Amino acid sequence: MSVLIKNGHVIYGESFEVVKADVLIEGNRIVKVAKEINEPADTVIDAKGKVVSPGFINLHTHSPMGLFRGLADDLPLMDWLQNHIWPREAKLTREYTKAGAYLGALEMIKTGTTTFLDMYFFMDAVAEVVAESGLRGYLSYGMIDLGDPEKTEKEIKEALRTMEFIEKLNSERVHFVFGPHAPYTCSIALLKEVRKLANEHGKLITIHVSETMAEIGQITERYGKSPVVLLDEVGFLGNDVIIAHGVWLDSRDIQILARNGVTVAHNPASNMKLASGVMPLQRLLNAGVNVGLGTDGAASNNNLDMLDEMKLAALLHKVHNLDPTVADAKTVFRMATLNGAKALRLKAGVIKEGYLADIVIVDFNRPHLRPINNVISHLVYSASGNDVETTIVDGKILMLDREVLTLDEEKILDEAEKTIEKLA
Ligand SMILES: CSC[C@H]1O[C@@H](n2cnc3c(O)ncnc32)[C@H](O)[C@@H]1O
Ligand SMILES: [Zn+2]
Repeated sequence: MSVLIKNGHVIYGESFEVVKADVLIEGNRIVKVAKEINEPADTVIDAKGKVVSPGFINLHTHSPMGLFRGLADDLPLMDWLQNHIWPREAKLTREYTKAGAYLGALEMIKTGTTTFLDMYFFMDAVAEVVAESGLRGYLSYGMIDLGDPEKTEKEIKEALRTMEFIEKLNSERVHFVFGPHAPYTCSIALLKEVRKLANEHGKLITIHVSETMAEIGQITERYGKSPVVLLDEVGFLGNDVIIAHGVWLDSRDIQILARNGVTVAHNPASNMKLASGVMPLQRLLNAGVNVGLGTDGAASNNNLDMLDEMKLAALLHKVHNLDPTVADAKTVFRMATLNGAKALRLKAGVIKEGYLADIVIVDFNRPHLRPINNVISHLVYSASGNDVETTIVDGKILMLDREVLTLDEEKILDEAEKTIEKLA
């Protein structure tokens, strides 16, 4: 199958230079970007007045959590988790989680996310949704053992079962990732086993680290060191590790992350909403740490819109540093695209010949996006996910002119309502 996108403002290459060009997709790859392409294609899309952008890579989320959107707002993390979210999650079944995953997938397609890194329960069900939706998903079963050796064994077993399930799907778009939840919910034994298994199976690892001051207090009290020092000392860190949050990092932690080639997934909306703190973006980037962007779950955000997230990231770091030059639009755009791809070892996040055809078309024929003085600026500061018109993943059109082609939108919205009624 081939797709030809004509007449768009194309954000081209690693430098994100904007050029008026056509883009030809064959199979799952971008094969040509040129001023004018007149080759025949199965589908031709006219992108006049529109922007052709790399799809967004959500580097940290819990896709089914949209079910809990708005049910527990305005709380700090530990209270939110322990008293509101975990009791609800204890009632989740595979069926309910799948309904949440459909809702998350639909929201992501409609707001221009093409790839996401997920951590949740019933990830075999989430994997089925990803396969059906056409999205690219990196899926981790979230392991929590709370220091109980019996639970450690059970959690590892479930992770391996999920891995086997995902491998049997045999999809280039659906990947398994190891996901120990956090240093405060996982034993050292579990973390060491995860490291060993990730090496054995060649899988990535994702984990929440240094999100709140309360976590730093807990880990320092338990182990006498920071979460990052702890993870380093047990041999957990490596360039296959993506830590979510990394809000409370001192200079030593940052050096350790840089030395180990760890990626940090920044979640500004969640960090602001739960009042967790401000991630030291400038210091991480200056140290050479790869920083991507995530939304976290929709119960702490409260959406999965990566365009919103870019704006929040840019504004947060400007006001925090009292310096408007910090987190400029291109830096934030790179975090939401190329940096995420690098972390996932994916040839994506860029529109260029040979790259995966994960592309979104954003309709700039709207007053808040005119005149087209600066495409990247408009995407970061003026646009929202609702402006995304077409979403293409792996060369396949998942949404065309805002109509989602792979999922039944009405049914998903209906099922989400029914599921939360059953859960109440
Ligand atoms: C064990 S599956 C994932 C687990 O993580 C919970 N969660 C959602 N958001 C956060 C966050 O910001 N910090 C820590 N944990 C979070 C989610 O509710 C699941 O229980
Ligand atoms: Zn999270």
